[in-house]
Amino acid sequence: MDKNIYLAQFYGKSQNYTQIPREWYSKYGVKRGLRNEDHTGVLVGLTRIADVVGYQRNAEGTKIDCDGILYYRGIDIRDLVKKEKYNGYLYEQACFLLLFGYLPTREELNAFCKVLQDSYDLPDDFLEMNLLRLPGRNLMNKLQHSLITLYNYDPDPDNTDVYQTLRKGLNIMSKLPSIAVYAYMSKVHYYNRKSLVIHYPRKDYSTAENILSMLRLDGSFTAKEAQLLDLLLFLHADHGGGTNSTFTNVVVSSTDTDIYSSMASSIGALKGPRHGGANVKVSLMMENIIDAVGLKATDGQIKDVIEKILHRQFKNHSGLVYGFGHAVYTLSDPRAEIMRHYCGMLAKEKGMEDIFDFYNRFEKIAVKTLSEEKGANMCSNVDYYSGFAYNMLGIPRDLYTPLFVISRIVGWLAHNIEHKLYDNRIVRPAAKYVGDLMDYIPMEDR
Ligand SMILES: CC(=O)SCCNC(=O)CCNC(=O)[C@H](O)C(C)(C)COP(=O)(O)OP(=O)(O)OC[C@H]1O[C@@H](n2cnc3c(N)ncnc32)[C@H](O)[C@@H]1OP(=O)(O)O
Ligand SMILES: O=C([O-])CC(=O)C(=O)O
Repeated sequence: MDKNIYLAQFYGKSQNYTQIPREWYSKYGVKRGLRNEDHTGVLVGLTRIADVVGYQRNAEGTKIDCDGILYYRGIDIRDLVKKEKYNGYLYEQACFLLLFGYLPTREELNAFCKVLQDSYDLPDDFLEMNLLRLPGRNLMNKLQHSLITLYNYDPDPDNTDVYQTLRKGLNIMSKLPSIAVYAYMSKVHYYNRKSLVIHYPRKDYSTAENILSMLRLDGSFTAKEAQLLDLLLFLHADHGGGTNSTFTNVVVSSTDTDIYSSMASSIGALKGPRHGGANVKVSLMMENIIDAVGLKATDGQIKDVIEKILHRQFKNHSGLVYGFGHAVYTLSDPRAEIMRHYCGMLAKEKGMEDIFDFYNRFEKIAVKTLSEEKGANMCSNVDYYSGFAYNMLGIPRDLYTPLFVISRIVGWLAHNIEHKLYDNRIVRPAAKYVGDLMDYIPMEDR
C-alpha cells in the first residue's frame, strides 16, 4: 500500500488516543495563548523599553477599551513623529532610544549612525556564496538562512556576554538591509529571469535611504520617499515584550544560545500571517477585493465581501480580515493612524488617491462589521496600511515582511539584552499531563 495511505490511517486512528477537549483548558485553568479570561496577556516579564496601551481598567478591574498609545521608553511615538523638525534618521534615533533608554544628542546620534554605517558591508564572499548562488523563493526563510550563515563569519559567535550581544546585534542590524534587498534581487533574477542589479550600500545614507537606493535601478529616490520609509521603519521598531516574535527571541535566548539562532527564530515567528506576515496578506486581500468589486464599489458591496471573508466564502479561506484585530489594541492602533495620515499625503502626489480612498472606506466598514460579528472592538492594525505605503514607494511585496524584520530587529535586540541583564531565567512554563496511564503491551499481544 502507498506509504501516504498508511500515514493517513495512523493519523485517523490517533484521534482516539490523542484528543484534548476544548473545555479542559478552562477546567485546568490553562491560559491558552498566554491570555487571561478577558483576552489580556498573562504577565510574563517587566520591561522599560516600550509600553503598549490598548485598554484601561475601571475601579472594579474591568477592562475598558480605549484609543491606543505606544510609548518608546516612555515617549509617545506621536510626539517623536510630530515634535521634532524632520532631519532624517528617525529610525536610527528610535534605535538609540530603545537600546540606551534616552534620546541622543546630535553628536551621539552621529556617532551611533557611524557604528551602523561602518558595518553596512557584507563579509567578502557573502553576496556571491550565500545570496547569488543560493536564491530563496521566500525571503523570510532566506533571511533566517542568512543569519544562521552569518554565525560562521563571526570569530566568537557563541559569546553571549551582554556587551558582545549589543555589538553583534548592531552588526546584524547594519547588514540586514543589503541582505534583504540582494536576496530579493537574486530571487527575481533566478526565478523571474530579471536582470541582476546590485548596488552597494552608501555610508552617507540612512537605513531607509539605502533600502531605496539599493532597490531602484538608477539608485535615485526623493526626500519625501525616504522620509516615508524612515517613518515606516520607525513605527515598526518595537512593540513591547509580549509581542510573539519578541517573546520568541527572549524564550530562545534564555537558553544562552547564540544571537544568530535567536534572531532567526524571531524571523520565523514574524513570518506568520497572524503576525508580521499579515502585511502581505492584506495587500493580496485588497488586490483581490478591488479586482472583484472595483474601486467604485458601494459600501453595501464592500460589507458583503467582508461578510464573505468572515464566512470563508471569499478567495483565501482563513476567515480572517487581515490587517484588523489586535491582541492589545481595541479602539485604535496609533501606528495605523499615523500611517493613514502619511499614506493619504503621498497618495495625492502619486495619483493613487482612488485606491487610498478605497482602503479608507474598507477600513471603516471592516471595523464596524467585525465589531458587530465578533462582539468586540477591533481596529485596523500596523499591517493594514503598510503594504499600501510600500507599494507607493515601488517596494515589491516580497520585501514587505522582511522590511518589518529590518525594523523590528532593534526591538528584539533591546528585549534580548534587557532579559539577559535583569530577568535571566530560562523560560520554562508548565503543561499538565491529561492523558491516561497505560500498561505496556508487548508487540505480539497488540
Ligand atoms: C504586527 C502584528 O502582529 S499586528 C496583527 C496582524 N495580524 C492580522 O492582521 C491577522 C488578523 N488578525 C488576527 O488574526 C487577530 O486579530 C490577532 C491574531 C491579531 C489577535 O488575535 P487575538 O487577540 O488573540 O484575538 P482572537 O483570535 O482571540 O479573536 C477573537 C475572535 O475574533 C476573531 N478575529 C480576530 N481578528 C479577526 C480578523 N481580523 N478577522 C476575522 N476574525 C477575527 C477571532 O477569529 C476570534 O473569533 P472566534 O471567537 O469566533 O474564534
Ligand atoms: O504586539 C503584537 O501582538 C503584534 C504587533 O502589533 C507588533 O508586533 O507590532
